[in-house]
Parts: sequence; structure tokens; C-alpha cells
Amino acid sequence: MKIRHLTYNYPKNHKLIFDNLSLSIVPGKVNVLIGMNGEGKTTLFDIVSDLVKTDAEMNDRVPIKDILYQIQGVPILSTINGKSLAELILCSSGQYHLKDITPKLFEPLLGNDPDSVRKIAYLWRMQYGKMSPGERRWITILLYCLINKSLYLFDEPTAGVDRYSANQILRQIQMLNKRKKKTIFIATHQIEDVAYFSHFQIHVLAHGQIVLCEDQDNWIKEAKKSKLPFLKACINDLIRCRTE
Ligand SMILES: Nc1ncnc2c1ncn2[C@@H]1O[C@H](COP(=O)(O)OP(=O)(O)OP(=O)(O)O)[C@@H](O)[C@H]1O
Repeated sequence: MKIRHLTYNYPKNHKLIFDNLSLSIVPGKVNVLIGMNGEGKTTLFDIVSDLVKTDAEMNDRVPIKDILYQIQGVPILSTINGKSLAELILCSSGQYHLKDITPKLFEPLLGNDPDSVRKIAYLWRMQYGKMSPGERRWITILLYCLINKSLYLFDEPTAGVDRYSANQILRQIQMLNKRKKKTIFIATHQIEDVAYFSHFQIHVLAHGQIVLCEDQDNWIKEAKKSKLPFLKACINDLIRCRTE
């Protein structure tokens, strides 16, 4: 999917979010979007998923019915339990029947890891409103990964999730890409997340444009040439993570 000449500000907000931005989401790859708070990552996802309309040029557009969009902070009735959440997400996709919705669905995702099996059994009964924010995100994203679509938009899927559980989420995303050949577009502030993917394309959003678009082999080298303090901080963090 390619976007060209994207210029956008929200109605009644004069801040120019995108200024003649161009973006190519590489098909069949993990596309990672990074940028500072307020640069427009969520807005870009809203545009890709057609929630926000613009007059930008869009080619090879993925139909909305083929997109799974994990939105941050979806309002869910706080009294429904994990089982009902699974029924809501999976049955409303049209790809599952009520009788299919059991904790066994998670076995291919989590294997026999006893901590994860226990956690699923616990969350199955627990009310959504009483789950911790990290637990909510973990179970919700694992459920999304069970749905078959062609393009997956993940908006900070590991935010607030402990490292072990975050890696389980990233493993599912990697499997969607590697085994099922799905296209992934993921925004993250946890730069160490990229280490989980074997092949990826980094898109850096700054000042209304994609200022760097490189693959896993070249992005660090190119980012080091950048004068953007944000990008320098990302690289330093990544190097620190690797040496620790
Ligand atoms: N509905 C809205 N109306 C007006 N301005 C908005 C609206 N939604 C977002 N904005 C503004 O647009 C800018 C981009 O917001 P967006 O949420 O896309 O950023 P982001 O890069 O996803 O940020 P973060 O990293 O904090 O999640 C922000 O400055 C925000 O204040």
C-alpha cells in the first residue's frame, strides 16, 4: 500500500500533522513505525484503515474488510470476563463459532508454558475491568492474532506489558508474518521490540514526513547519520540493550 502527497491537519486544530508525506507499506513484511509522541502514528493508522479520510493519493489500498486494526484503549464493558471477550472478538470476526471459543485456542500460540496456561485460565474468568492494563492488552492482542486478515495494524501492542509477555505478543506477530505471510504495520515506543523480528522495514515519522525508511540491515547505519535527537536516543537504547 502506497500513500503519496498526504497533507493533513485535524479540523479545528491548525497543527499540520502530515506535510506532503509519502509512505510505502512493504507487503509481506513487518513494517515498524517509530516517532515521538504526537507525531501522528495513530493518525496514520486511522488513515490507512480509512477511519480518517484525506485527499492523499493511495495505491494498492487494502480493503477495510481485510484489515485488522488494534486500536489503543478500546472501550469494553468492564463486567465481561475473558471468555466473553474472546467470544466478542472472535465470533464478531465471522471466522469462529461460539462452540470454538475455549482456552485450547491459545495452545498453538503459547505451547505448554505453564505460566501462560495458568494466566489464560485465570483471565478466562476474570472481569475485563479487573484485569491489569497489561493483562488486558496481552489477552486482547493474542485474540486478534487468531483472526485471519491480510494487513494487521498494531498500535503499541507491547506498551505496559512485561518483557516476557511482550515477547509472546511479538512472537505471534512474527508468526503472522513468517508463517502466514501477512503484512504487519506496527507502531512502538519500545525500540527493543524490533530485535524480535528477523526481517523488517523501519519507517521513522518526524516533522510530518517519513524521514527514514530502511530495512533491518541498513536502518541503524542510516539512522546514525541523522541529526534527529529522537533517533539518536533510539539507537543508543538499542545498542545499550544489545550490550547488556
Ligand atoms: N481528534 C483530534 N482532534 C484534534 N487533534 C488531534 C486529534 N487526535 C489527535 N490529535 C493531535 O494530532 C497529533 C498526532 O496525534 P497521534 O495520536 O496521531 O500521535 P501519536 O504519534 O500516535 O502519539 P503517541 O506516540 O503519543 O501515541 C497530536 O498532536 C494530537 O494532539
